[in-house]
Amino acid sequence: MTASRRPKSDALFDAAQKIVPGGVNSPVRAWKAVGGTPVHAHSGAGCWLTDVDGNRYVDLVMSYGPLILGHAPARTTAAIVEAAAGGTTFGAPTERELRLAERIVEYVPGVDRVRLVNSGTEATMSALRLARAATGRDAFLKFNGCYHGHGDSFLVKAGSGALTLGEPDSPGVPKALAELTLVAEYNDTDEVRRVFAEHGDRLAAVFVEPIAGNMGTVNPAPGFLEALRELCDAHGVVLVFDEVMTGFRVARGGAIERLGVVPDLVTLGKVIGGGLPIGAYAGKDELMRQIAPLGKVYQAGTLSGNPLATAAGLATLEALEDRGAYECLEDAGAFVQAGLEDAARAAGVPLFVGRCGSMICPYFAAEPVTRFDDVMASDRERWVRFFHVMLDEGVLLPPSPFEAWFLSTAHDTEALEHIVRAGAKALQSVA
Ligand SMILES: Cc1ncc(COP(=O)(O)O)c(C=O)c1O
Ligand SMILES: N[C@H](C=O)CCC(=O)O
Repeated sequence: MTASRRPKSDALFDAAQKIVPGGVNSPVRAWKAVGGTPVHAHSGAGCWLTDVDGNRYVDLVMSYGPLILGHAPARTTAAIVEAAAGGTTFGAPTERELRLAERIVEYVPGVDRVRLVNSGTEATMSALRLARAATGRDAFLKFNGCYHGHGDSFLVKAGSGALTLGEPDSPGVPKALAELTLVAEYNDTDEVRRVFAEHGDRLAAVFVEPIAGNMGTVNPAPGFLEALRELCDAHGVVLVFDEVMTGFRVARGGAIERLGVVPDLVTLGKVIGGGLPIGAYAGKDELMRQIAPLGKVYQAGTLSGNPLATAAGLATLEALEDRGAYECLEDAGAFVQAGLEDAARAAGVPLFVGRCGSMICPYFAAEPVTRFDDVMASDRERWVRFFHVMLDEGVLLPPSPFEAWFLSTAHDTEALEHIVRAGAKALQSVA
């Protein structure tokens, strides 16, 4: 028997499993889809993650998206330290909350007002409540394989960890509530038209990940988002873009800027907190003014607008104002995509690489992956073998074929070449 390369991770995981469900605080971290012991992180610097056993990896998990500048960027760390020294929470408004909200209003098209919360889940739950209140309707439409956090109404045909575990519909969600969640296929405009023809007048909202990042990386088909906009307008339905993952990542103004379709509400998280817990929902004045205390739709939070999270978020958004940040992210994504595609051709392995900017996901599939069925039809067993070779080669991937890989501005040429070299070796070995 060969000795484990990660004895400390093994020991920590054994101990954690005795007192923490599955040994983890978020299911996708448990490596159920790939097998083995999850790498336990010790520290991160730039694009590198060092585990508790001292192994180093080029990190492509990047905390599932928030770390757009890499681990522990100096400016963000300094901002967090400074904020912490001045008090970690007040229960009173602070200037940083305003400054962060101003940036969101400035950069995200269609946003007049912003409410900060503590996670993406809170953002989507609150946006749904607002849409229901504004329309006086209860049902809403989401898409198969999209993930909008773990609020009850959204755990129906959900992506991400729920899909990884094969449980896209969670027990514990009241049947009466789940019945209000209608589901259509992402990128199937005809099906959406049929749903609207039958149910359009009882829908409060359509929730969509404009670029689906919780079943890998699936771009919207031409006209799909435009059709959602048109149908929502025709039926008085609130269109919500869930940009928790894509906001300030695929462009400064997120998918809205990149794709040019403006929703009524947008949910944000991840990047806007610079690696600390945050979320936000935002949108048109006529909707957002219905939130308490301006309006009657209640939503609150002891730690909302937290000084550390807003300091980290502001420092991150400021760094992203540096010229060239988004070009750098785009180039990094294109480099990895081209490298993997070339290597797959050389290895004779069918590979389709889904990508939007610095979000990327290779599927073992001969045809383009544009829908949930294509994702499920890809060769996931081969993907698992690929994952383990990448790990042995010092590249840490998200432990699921349904999670996007995230690049950051800290992924330099050395790291990008390392990823492509490891990818070529892994593709040869799964050929
Ligand atoms: C698109 C999307 N929406 C919502 C969420 C929920 O965010 P959080 O995990 O911060 O609750 C996530 C990620 O988890 C996400 O990717
Ligand atoms: N895909 C999820 C969010 O984007 C992964 C994060 C998690 O649920 O732990």
